[in-house]
Amino acid sequence: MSDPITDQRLLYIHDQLSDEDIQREVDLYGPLTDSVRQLIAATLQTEVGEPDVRRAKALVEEAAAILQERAIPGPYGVRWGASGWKRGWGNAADGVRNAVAPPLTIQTDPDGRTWTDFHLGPQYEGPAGLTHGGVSALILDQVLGDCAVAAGSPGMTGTLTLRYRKPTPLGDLHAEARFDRMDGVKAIVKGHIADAAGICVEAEGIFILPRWAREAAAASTAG
Ligand SMILES: CCCCCCCC(=O)SCCNC(=O)CCNC(=O)[C@H](O)C(C)(C)COP(=O)(O)OP(=O)(O)OC[C@H]1O[C@@H](n2cnc3c(N)ncnc32)[C@H](O)[C@@H]1OP(=O)(O)O
Repeated sequence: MSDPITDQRLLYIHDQLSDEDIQREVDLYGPLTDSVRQLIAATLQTEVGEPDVRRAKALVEEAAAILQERAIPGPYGVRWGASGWKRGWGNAADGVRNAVAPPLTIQTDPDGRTWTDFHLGPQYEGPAGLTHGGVSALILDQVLGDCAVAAGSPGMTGTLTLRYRKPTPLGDLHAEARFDRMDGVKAIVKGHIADAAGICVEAEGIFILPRWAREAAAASTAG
């Protein structure tokens, strides 16, 4: 029987790709992902006639068949190149090769504030015309998680607590996070999503490096 922790560890891959090769992949797959993102919005918004819908469907299936001719069998995982360039390209919030990702470009200021300005299109709708609450959670999970990484305390999300203060529109939004404190092995991070008029969703996250990773880190320090 497969063990989820072993499965997860196998998906952290050091493939030693050079920066030049990684940049070539960014330049190749980034625009493909953007095109698929446009396709997702167009699929939702189109009002063309039935023949055009059927023609578009056939073209999409042809494109999928081309891409599937040679493909990895499962998740992308997290990969590192020779220089340490990290590629979490399957990540649902900011993966370079994931058209489901809004995408987010997350930045960290020298004072540790982690933030992103981003745009949510119609495919992220929950209540009519508004952002789906689960999408807000996805974004805050990522921004708070990256903030924990920037603070030197990376971890899996143990608990994410949200307070939806006012409806979050679609369109241009801002999210940010600040490291709050350590509580033993738990990193506590706080943040929010805001529109131009102010805070829509507040969040507090508890990030914990899994026990197996803590033990591996302790063993490598001791060794
Ligand atoms: C680049 C990174 C950005 C990442 C952004 C995206 C992040 C994600 O989406 S991660 C995916 C969602 N999260 C998960 O799937 C996590 C699933 N859970 C787990 O893997 C584990 O339960 C994990 C890692 C949270 C804790 O496991 P483990 O390290 O074995 O915990 P354990 O040693 O028992 O407990 C350590 C401490 O944490 C506390 N704790 C354990 N679980 C939780 C929890 N879920 N919430 C809060 N505290 C917890 C314990 O009480 C203990 O506290 P104390 O030291 O004060 O006694």
